[in-house]
Amino acid sequence: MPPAPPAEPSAPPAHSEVPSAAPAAPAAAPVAAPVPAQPAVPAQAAAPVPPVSAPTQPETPAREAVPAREAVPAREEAPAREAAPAREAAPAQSASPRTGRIQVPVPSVVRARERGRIAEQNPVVLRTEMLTKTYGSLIAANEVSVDVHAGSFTGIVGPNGAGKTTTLSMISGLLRPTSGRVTVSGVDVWTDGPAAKRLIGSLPDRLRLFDRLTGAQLLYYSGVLHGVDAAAVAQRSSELAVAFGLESALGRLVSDYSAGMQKKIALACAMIHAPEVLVLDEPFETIDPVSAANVTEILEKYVAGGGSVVMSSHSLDLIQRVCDHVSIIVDGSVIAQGTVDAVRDGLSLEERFTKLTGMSDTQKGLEWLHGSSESE
Ligand SMILES: Nc1ncnc2c1ncn2[C@@H]1O[C@H](COP(=O)(O)OP(=O)(O)OP(=O)(O)O)[C@@H](O)[C@H]1O
Repeated sequence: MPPAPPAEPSAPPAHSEVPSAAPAAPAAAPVAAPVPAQPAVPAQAAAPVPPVSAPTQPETPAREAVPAREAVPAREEAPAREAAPAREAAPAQSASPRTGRIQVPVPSVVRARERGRIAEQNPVVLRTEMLTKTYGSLIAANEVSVDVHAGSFTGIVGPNGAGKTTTLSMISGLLRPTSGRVTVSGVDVWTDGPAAKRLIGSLPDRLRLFDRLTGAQLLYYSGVLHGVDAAAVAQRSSELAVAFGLESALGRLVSDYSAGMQKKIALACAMIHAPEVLVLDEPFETIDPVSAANVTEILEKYVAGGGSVVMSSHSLDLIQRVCDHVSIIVDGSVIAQGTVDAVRDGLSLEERFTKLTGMSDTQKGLEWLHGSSESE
């Protein structure tokens, strides 16, 4: 049995360091480069945050409406970090003399825009390269390439069935890709799973918790199975319980938790080993508004401390407010990505999403259901 939680919990956990060993892969893709670009375009032309679509072509249909994707730097060309030596020179990080790990100088509360700009100077901690998953003839994820920097908060959005869960599951090591590669701090998720999973905290879709355990037990096993010693697990469990408002529920069976409480305990379990990257599939689904604000604050502190969050959500307002980077996936392919400001290009993210996906047309029809005489 896990030890009882300490009586005096303190502040929520903060991820204060990222590994200095996070290497930049040789063929680093610029964060704002969503698709393979035309080789004729120089790397610097669009760096660092090119618009995702040309503002001069607002009327073009969704898929065709992303010509600027082709105007952004190619993967084969100079990586953004190399194309911007000033960034390299900036004293963005300093190594801790105690741990040798990089201290990321991101303030605890910053606007997402500022955070995104700062984060792009940090090492890439999560990289997917041409990540693909097929089911027979169905391409659920199609050559998805995403770079996530330390200290950044990235949203993955897309219509139902777009491939968000498929992509996040492959990143988390839960779903084997058909092809492509995922690395976390240089560790290949699919060739060195155990090492990678110590660096990743995962909140999967369709929670399948060991719900005959109490919340305290679930946290305990999540911690020790990730290699955290029991004393630290007890301390962290206590702090996480306070942070998520679950103190009084820790002794109860998880099966008796509400859906929102289950989501919160699962999120706490994903964080207990202080991972480098949190991969969260719809973390705010079923969570009440007050708790959502609380969870947002916890995640922002985690990111401010150098951790990275990749999360899917259907709430474009939330993504615009909280995230500094966003990738829009449609039919398995990334059709736009970059900083939130670059992607939305002067529109709200929801307006941009609607334009890019052409989803505004889906309301046509159903007049028979609305009682309209137009269909008669
Ligand atoms: N095990 C499976 N077998 C066959 N097809 C699958 C399987 N899992 C997912 N798919 C298909 O892959 C596509 C992408 O599914 P995915 O769950 O990744 O979408 P999503 O973007 O997360 O959708 P939602 O927003 O509805 O959660 C869908 O067409 C889905 O039907």
